[in-house]
Amino acid sequence: MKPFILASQSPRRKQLLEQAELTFTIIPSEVEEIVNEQDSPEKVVSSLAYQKAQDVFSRFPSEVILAADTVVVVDEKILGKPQDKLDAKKMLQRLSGTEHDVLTGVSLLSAEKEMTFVDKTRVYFYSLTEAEIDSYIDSGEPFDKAGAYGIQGLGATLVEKIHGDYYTVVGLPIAKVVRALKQFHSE
Ligand SMILES: Cc1cn([C@H]2C[C@H](O)[C@@H](COP(=O)(O)OP(=O)(O)OP(=O)(O)O)O2)c(=O)[nH]c1=O
Repeated sequence: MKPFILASQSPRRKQLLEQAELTFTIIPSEVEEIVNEQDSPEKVVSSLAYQKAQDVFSRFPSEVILAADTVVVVDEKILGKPQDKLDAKKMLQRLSGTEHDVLTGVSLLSAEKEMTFVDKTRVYFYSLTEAEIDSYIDSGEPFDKAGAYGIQGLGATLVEKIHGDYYTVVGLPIAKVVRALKQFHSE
């Protein structure tokens, strides 16, 4: 498959694309992520993925660019990355004992065409005690992750079950991405 640019600094996205044996280089986007509070969560993640792709595309207009964005949605409220310990605690308290959606938007962009889609996975959390939340925050894991947890790390111990693609929670629905790339290159 034709090489592309991954417009992301996320080590998880890099690792998943390597696992799929794809050829790519990494040039992270530098956009300040602009969110319109009135938009639906689907619109927000697709627009953020598109903004990131567009930013790198403007610097490399002859390349194919892949970008993504992940958010957690609970009771229609979007949770991004926590700002600090208190913010992480509020997010984890909100997720404790209930279910939420993780949405990942993916954007593919080239001079010829563009393709953007959103994938959604439902995640069910166990009820967490305050001590569990505090010790999870002390692990440092929540801070670069939407919703203040990482299902692929220690955060695995907080999750009772999921419905949907595990990789969408980690930040890139890899099977759908591979299929989208094939379609993108064939049309
Ligand atoms: C819910 C959840 C999120 N995450 C991560 C995926 C994303 O990397 C991150 C959400 O932030 P994003 O803004 O989607 O991505 P990023 O800032 O890491 O990278 P870039 O903008 O350069 O592409 O949260 C996990 O790793 N595990 C999880 O279980």
